Amino acid sequence: MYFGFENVSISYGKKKIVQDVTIDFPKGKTTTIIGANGCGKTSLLKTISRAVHPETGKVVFNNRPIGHYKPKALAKKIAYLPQIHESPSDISVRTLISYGRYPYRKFGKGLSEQDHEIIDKTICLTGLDHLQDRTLNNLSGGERQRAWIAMTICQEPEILILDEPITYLDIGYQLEVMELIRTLGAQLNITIIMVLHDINLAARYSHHILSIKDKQIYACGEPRHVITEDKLLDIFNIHSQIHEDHRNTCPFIIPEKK
Ligand SMILES: Nc1ncnc2c1ncn2[C@@H]1O[C@H](COP(=O)(O)OP(=O)(O)OP(=O)(O)O)[C@@H](O)[C@H]1O
Repeated sequence: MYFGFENVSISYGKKKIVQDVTIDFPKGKTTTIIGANGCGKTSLLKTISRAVHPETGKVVFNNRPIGHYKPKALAKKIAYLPQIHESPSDISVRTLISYGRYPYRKFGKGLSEQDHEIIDKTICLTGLDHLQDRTLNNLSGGERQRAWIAMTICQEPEILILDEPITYLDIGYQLEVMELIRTLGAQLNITIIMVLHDINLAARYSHHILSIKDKQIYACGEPRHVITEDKLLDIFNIHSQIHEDHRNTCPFIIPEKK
């Protein structure tokens, strides 16, 4: 297995959240996890950052359980941006991005010349040149999210985990952040796994969609395989029309009623 879950079950106390989830995420592709509120999407992602420990099963990277890797070695491979991320808001964009170099820093040493080069490259790649000296609290939500994503890119990960990266953003910034994620994924050949609530953006920006229902994987595959009237009825209990977005060659939905 390249990267994924092997028979992962998660419980909080006696409450079972997911049971026996197995998936090998396709390398170099973007997979979006969808499902109703509370179905366990964030809990699954948290097993990757080890904030949640599976009751049974394991998260696997390159055929080894992630628990077998040293934290810094793993952080060079997998970057994780949680849903809620707080930092001292008086730091600059550049400083935030430099935190991505943490796994590469030697004990007691500052940033190396190579670290600075990678920070510069990341700033350029994520279009943050003009904002790099601004403090985070002076940025709009969309600009701030761009800075956080840049921090994860500065980690030079093979795998990027994003939990609801566009929540609280207006439609313009949602598109901007989704475009950034797509460009970074393609240019850097990163395997991206994210959670989104917007089905249309998920269909448009993902190679694969994974849906969770009743504690298990309900459907997984290309967007047009998962985004169907029957499946959306099962997953979200909604009736919907499905149309073809010819320009973006993906399905799009018009929700009708619950
Ligand atoms: N630390 C915790 N202790 C107990 N229960 C928890 C804990 N974290 C999450 N839960 C519960 O587990 C269930 C799954 O939560 P989770 O956040 O993984 O769902 P989700 O699919 O990401 O939801 P949403 O779409 O609303 O963000 C919910 O019922 C939630 O209340």
